[in-house]
Amino acid sequence: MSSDGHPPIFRGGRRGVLLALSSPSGAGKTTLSKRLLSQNPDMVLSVSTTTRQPRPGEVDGEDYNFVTVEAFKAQIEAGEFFEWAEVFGRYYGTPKALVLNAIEDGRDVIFDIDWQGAQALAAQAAEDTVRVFILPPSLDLLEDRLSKRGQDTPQIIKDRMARAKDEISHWHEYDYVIVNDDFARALDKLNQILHAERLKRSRHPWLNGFVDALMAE
Ligand SMILES: Nc1ncnc2c1ncn2[C@@H]1O[C@H](COP(=O)(O)OP(=O)(O)OP(=O)(O)O)[C@@H](O)[C@H]1O
Ligand SMILES: Nc1nc2c(ncn2[C@@H]2O[C@H](COP(=O)(O)O)[C@@H](O)[C@H]2O)c(=O)[nH]1
Repeated sequence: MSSDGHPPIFRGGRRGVLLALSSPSGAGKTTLSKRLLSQNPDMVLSVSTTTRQPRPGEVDGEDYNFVTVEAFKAQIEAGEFFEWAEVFGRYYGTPKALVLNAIEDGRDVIFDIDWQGAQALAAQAAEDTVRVFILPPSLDLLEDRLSKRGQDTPQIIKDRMARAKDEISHWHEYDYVIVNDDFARALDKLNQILHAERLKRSRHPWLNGFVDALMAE
């Protein structure tokens, strides 16, 4: 630790942004995350581990680490998750190593996690975490998006719609809320949040020494 209490080295000279996106299923956080990542190549995705089945086109290790319930429980026992939760009857967890390395290296990370995961992240990495909640324009449009995505059975869509209001009820725990009506506008707002958060004074511990030197002139 340096004298100002911060770890001494951050990549790029600043603390990273841990950007947690939550929403009811189908509001668009995965699509927004992927586009934000493509526009910000220095940012990385926290690839979660899950016991749910892959959807068509999902790649193991890229979209999720797909594991059995036994393997997931073994990872819980081994303390390998930063946080984990049961969502829609399946297990989902954030691997610990990526989060700890990101904090150490000052790297920006995006998390696609539910309200439980966002709460855990904010509790354990309060200084670095920024929480963004994505709202659909209406529940009818939410269901329409889940149907048009064409990757879930009618029963799964029904179950997810039944949980939508429960997830939405946590909206006020978030730092920012974006209504994902027009996709380009929602993406622009997400970019603005990321760029403003990168500039926050608290993410630039080098300023302490810089200002000390200015004052000593
Ligand atoms: N602004 C938008 N207008 C219309 N369709 C959208 C918009 N944003 C996303 N979509 C579409 O809605 C569907 C659901 O989006 P996405 O998979 O990103 O949701 P999600 O919040 O990640 O859902 P889940 O939690 O189930 O993974 C996708 O087919 C996506 O292309
Ligand atoms: N608490 C966590 N929630 C997670 C994690 N990874 C994903 N999720 C959330 O689960 C639901 C369902 O996701 P889906 O891909 O099956 O549609 C969604 O709300 C995700 O945000 C995690 O590691 N921890």
